[in-house]
Amino acid sequence: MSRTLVLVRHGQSEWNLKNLFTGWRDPDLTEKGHAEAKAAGEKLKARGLKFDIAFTSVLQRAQKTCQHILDCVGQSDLETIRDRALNERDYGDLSGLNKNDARLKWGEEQVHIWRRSYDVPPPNGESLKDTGARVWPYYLHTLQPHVLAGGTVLVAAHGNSLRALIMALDGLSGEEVTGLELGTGVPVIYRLNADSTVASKDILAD
Ligand SMILES: O=C(O)[C@@H](CO)OP(=O)(O)O
Repeated sequence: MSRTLVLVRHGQSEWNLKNLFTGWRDPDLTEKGHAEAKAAGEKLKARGLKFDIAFTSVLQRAQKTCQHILDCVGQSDLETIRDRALNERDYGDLSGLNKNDARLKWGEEQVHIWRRSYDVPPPNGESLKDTGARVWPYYLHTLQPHVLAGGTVLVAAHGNSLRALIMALDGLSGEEVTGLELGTGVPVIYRLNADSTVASKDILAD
């Protein structure tokens, strides 16, 4: 029984590089981002991982990361489900703005609250709590059954959609999740117990 869940934040995107709020906008990966995604795939291959199914968002930076990983592990044609439930949090009116310009306009503290607080949404966007309200039910009803059936499941998604998922898996409080940061292209491997609790967590950082 594998009961393995692998979470990977996409590689660096063009807008990560330009330091822009991205949210539901759809920039491509940079060269570095492609390399990070391939490196994630190589790390998973080195662990001998083979997947039963993959899940990603409807945004190309996550989809391309997912495909790089599947190519690396020799499963290019694996069934892959794309769903907006796994999209990055919607950054609302901040989408497309430079993060440093936003700090100059609204102040360091306000921008940090919008980026990392649990329940304060950016203007016309989603808080992490709002994001979790779509990610967690999707996990419970669609992803988790594959894991509990003994499968090995790949999820290639986004910084904040994965923060929301990890918050629930790790049982973090709204306070604790403010300090949770995910690196681009860093795989996080969870193994679950039969009762769906977390048996182990392994972060494949460099
Ligand atoms: O812009 C975004 O969509 C996210 C992820 O890149 O940014 P942040 O880390 O500020 O939440």
